[in-house]
Amino acid sequence: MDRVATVDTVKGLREAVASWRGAGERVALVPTMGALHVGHLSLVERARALADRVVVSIFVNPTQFAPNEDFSKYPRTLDDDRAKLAGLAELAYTPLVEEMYPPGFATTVSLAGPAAAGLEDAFRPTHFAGVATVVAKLLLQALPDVAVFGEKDYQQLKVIARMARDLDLTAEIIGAPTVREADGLALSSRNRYLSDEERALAPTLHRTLQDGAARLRAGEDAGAVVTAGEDALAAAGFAVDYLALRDAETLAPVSDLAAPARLLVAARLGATRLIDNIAV
Ligand SMILES: Nc1ncnc2c1ncn2[C@@H]1O[C@H](COP(=O)(O)OP(=O)(O)OP(=O)(O)O)[C@@H](O)[C@H]1O
Ligand SMILES: CC(C)(CO)[C@@H](O)C(=O)[O-]
Ligand code: BAL
Repeated sequence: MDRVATVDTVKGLREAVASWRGAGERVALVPTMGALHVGHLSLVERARALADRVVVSIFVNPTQFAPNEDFSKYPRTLDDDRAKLAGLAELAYTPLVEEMYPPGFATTVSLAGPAAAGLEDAFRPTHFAGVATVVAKLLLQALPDVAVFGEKDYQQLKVIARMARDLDLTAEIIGAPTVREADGLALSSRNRYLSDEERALAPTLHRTLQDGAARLRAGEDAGAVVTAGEDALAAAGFAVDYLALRDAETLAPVSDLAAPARLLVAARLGATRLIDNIAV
């Protein structure tokens, strides 16, 4: 089976990108942690439409996982991933941890402001510093014209867009829509952790968001909608971390639809934590 060409050093990545740039070509980067699914491939397709050359990074970034999280059991399927990318991307960038974080590494991007406050940050307080640091490094290593991220990780997308503006990173940050299973469950590498019983319950997450968005659009009070959604999720067997209405751009808390808003959720089914969101 064909495999996408792969480099695992900053030097190799820079050489490939420099040769494309020298030929006047536009370059797109799609950062991932691997275990690629159709959601990731939709980002690659979007990147393909925006650039001549597409680089997909595959790196399970240790600094965005807390010690109690699933870093060691996170799926690693590099050979499969390289096969999936054959013919879709020009290059996979697969650095080892020592390439990204050599001995003595001591710099972290720290975040302030509404995009990084609350929601995921309340439950994973070290997460976005790890994400922002590794994404800043990837953007500086590859120097792409555009970088594509999924709306499934909506807060992550907004944190990265803010960081890129604040640090004058030159890549344009593009968000792409969430790809779902037929029953509405957002594709995620972590769905494979679900038991059959949990998998059958999981689409309730998206249905609750759809129902909440419909009620909000119908003029129902945001507090009542959130409480009803939390109750519906708890009744279906979820432990809810948050269900919250936020400004779609800044992610500041809102209680009405005066400006475009986003309803975001994180909830656990057994040991698996799922996130999702919907435009309101
Ligand atoms: N269902 C999806 N539709 C569109 N983009 C997605 C989807 N799932 C993930 N992405 C995007 O793919 C990129 C890489 O994400 P990542 O490798 O973490 O995959 P994941 O499936 O979200 O895994 P997990 O959340 O379990 O870590 C991110 O920009 C993420 O938002
Ligand atoms: C953006 C990212 C690749 C950074 O490690 C990761 O958080 C992800 O897969 O969403
Ligand atoms: N998809 C975001 C990466 C993470 O959960 O660590």
